[in-house]
Order: sequence, then C-alpha cells, then structure tokens
Amino acid sequence: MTVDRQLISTLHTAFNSITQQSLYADKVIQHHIQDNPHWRREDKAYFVTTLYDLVRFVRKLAYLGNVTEQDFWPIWQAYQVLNDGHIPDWEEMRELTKSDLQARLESAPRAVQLSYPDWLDALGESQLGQNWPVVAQALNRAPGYYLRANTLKSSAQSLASKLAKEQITCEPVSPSLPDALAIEAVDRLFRSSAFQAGECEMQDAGSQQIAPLLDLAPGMKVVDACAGAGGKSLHIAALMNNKGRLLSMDIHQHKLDNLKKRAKRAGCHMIETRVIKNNKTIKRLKDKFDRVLLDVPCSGTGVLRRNPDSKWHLSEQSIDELIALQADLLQRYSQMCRPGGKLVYATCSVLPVENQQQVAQFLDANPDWTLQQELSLLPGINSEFDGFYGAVLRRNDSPLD
Ligand SMILES: C[S@@+](CC[C@H](N)C(=O)[O-])C[C@H]1O[C@@H](n2cnc3c(N)ncnc32)[C@H](O)[C@@H]1O
Repeated sequence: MTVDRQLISTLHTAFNSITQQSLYADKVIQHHIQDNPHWRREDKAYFVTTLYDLVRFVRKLAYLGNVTEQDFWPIWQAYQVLNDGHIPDWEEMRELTKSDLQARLESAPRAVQLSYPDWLDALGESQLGQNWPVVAQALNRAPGYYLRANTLKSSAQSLASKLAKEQITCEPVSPSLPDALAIEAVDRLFRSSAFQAGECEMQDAGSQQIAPLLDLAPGMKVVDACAGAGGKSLHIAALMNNKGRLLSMDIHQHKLDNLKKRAKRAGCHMIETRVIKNNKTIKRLKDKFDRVLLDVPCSGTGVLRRNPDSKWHLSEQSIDELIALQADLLQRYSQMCRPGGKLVYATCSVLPVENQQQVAQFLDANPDWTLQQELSLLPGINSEFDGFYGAVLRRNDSPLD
C-alpha cells in the first residue's frame, strides 16, 4: 500500500501519545479513527495494525534504527523495510536495507530480538524456562477476535447466520467451546443488530474457558468477587440460565456501572452488584456461596497481544505488589465459599508465580481446601488464544475431609 503523509503523521502523533504520554492504545486509536472519517477501510486497517506493531516492537525497531525509542521516523522506516512496505520519498527517510537490518538483528541480545524489557525477559525465562521465547513470540502476534454467543438470547449457529446477513463473517472455534465464534473484523460488529440486542459479547476464547470451571448449575449462589466490567459475570449468568443468585463485586463503582449496562443489554437479570468498601463487606458474606470466582488483578502478561503497551508499563515492583495482593485476596475472599463449595482462582498471566505458586501457597496454609483441577493456557505452547490460568479449589466439608 502506498502510504500517505497525513496518515503517517497521524500515526506519529498516536505513537507519541502511547509511548510518551502513556495513553491507552485503544483510546488513542478510537480518537484518531473518529477524527478521520475520510480514511478508507485499508487506511484504518494499516493505522491500527502498524500502531500496535510499532508499540510491540519499539525496542527492536529502535535498536535496528540505532535511535532512541522516542525517535518515530527511523522506527517507522525500519518497520516498513522489514515488512516490505512502501518507503516514500520523504526527507526523514534514510538509507536502510532489509538485509542490513536482518544482520544487525541476529547479533542483538534476545530481549531486543523479542522486544521485551530486560527484566521481563529474565523473569519470563526464570518462570517458564525454554518455553519462554516461544510464549514471548506468540504474545507478540496480533490477537484474534472472538465472540461468545449469549445463550440467554441466541446460539452460536443462529448468531453466525444473523451476523452473516449483515456481512460479518464468523466461524466456530472448536467443539469444546460451543458458544465461541472467531470473527474476522470487529469494525462493524458493535453496530450490528445482533450485538445491540445483546445476543453476543466480545470475549477471548481463552477467557471463555474460565467460567465453566465453576461447574455451575441453575439455582446456585455465586459470587464473582473481582468482577470488573463483568466479562465473566455475564458468562456465569448465561451458564446458570439466569436462575439463582449472582453477586458481582469490585472495588470500583464505575466498573460495576458498566457491568450493569452490559447485563441489561444481555438480559442477565440475576446479577446484583456491590462495591467492596472494606473487609467488612467480605466478612458479612462468610460461608454464603456455593461458588466463588476470584479473577484477580494480575500482570496481564497473558493478554499482551491485546495490550502490547502494558509490557512497557509493568515493572518488577508492580508485579511483586500484584503477587502480594493476589495472595491476600485469595486468603480473605475464599471465606465467602461455604464448606463443600468451590472456588476458581483465575488470572490472565502466564507467570507461575501468579498462578500455580499462589495456589500451592494457599493450599499449604489452608489444609481444608483441595485442588481439583488446573487449566493453564500458554500462547504458542498449548493455546492459540490469550494466556489464562484457572485453578478449581474445593473447600472440604470439614477440616478433616
Ligand atoms: C482481571 S480484572 C477482572 C476482569 C473481569 N472479571 C472480567 O472478566 O471482565 C480484576 C479486577 O479486580 C478488581 N480489583 C482490584 N483490587 C480488588 C480488590 N481488593 N477486591 C476486589 N476486586 C479488586 C479490579 O478493579 C479489576 O476489575
């Protein structure tokens, strides 16, 4: 595609907003797309793909251009050259050949080749050993997009044919994920009548594997204690056929307000929301629930494909703080589960220190709990979806069970 000066200048502005002002990539993209209604479909596609790739590979591209990570033009030119893209005749362009760049890359340290911060590359290797470079590369790919058919209103099959009538193409994902559809492009989805009628939600196919771990049945009492905007709460309500009690909690009211709007659209009438003000909110709910979902705050390393900017914002200290918070939430919030009930501890992290090790420490300190099942989705190793972890823990009927 021949590139146009206005498009690339906008890309430059957007790149600076993300890398220098730390604005969220999705918000920046939304803003510029709205601001440029004259862009053709291929302009928008180029803008979004290239912006995400520049953010993902900024460390590698800056190394190849022999410039700092703020220096847009050499970074963008290295990207174009590596991807056989159009190099315009602009004054910012320099002499660069693909073979020179490839030779330079071969002698670069691994963290540069993979385009990760040194500390995260070292942590990834210490956590995942020889799997790390494979996982790190898989997390550098553009994500796929998935829908979950809302079975309160539709089925995957009828959703796919309804969307097809609006020129939106979807495909079933796998027989083990009957409600999941892979969707080619999302730009028209949100305006489609099926989406507006609440017949589907955007939800990664990895994420769709968490709520079923709860082994739900209509009529149960369930709490989703870190519900956020409710991706998994909506799935839980669908799996329970809207029957029983689902309490969705979070420390942020604005996320629960968003959840309420989504629940209304999806027809999930069983959901009640409650903001967590302090530990009293949790203590009052001791032993009350058949099922507890703890989808805890985490490093988000499993979803780096969707949020490539976050690898530059994370730090060793922020991960240590998250690990301490996860251990605390698991210890305190597990008390909401009744004896004989089940808890699912989940993250979208690929790091065992946030996953298996948290669960092992919890089990050591709490002999009245048993590990029943573990799911570990590692992109590039055993999953083509986002990285997720889920552990099913059962609270024994009595401490000696
Ligand atoms: C991984 S996100 C949840 C995503 C959500 N379950 C979904 O599927 O869309 C973790 C959530 O935990 C919330 N959180 C952070 N600290 C918390 C705490 N102390 N208690 C409960 N929730 C907390 C965050 O606000 C965030 O919404």
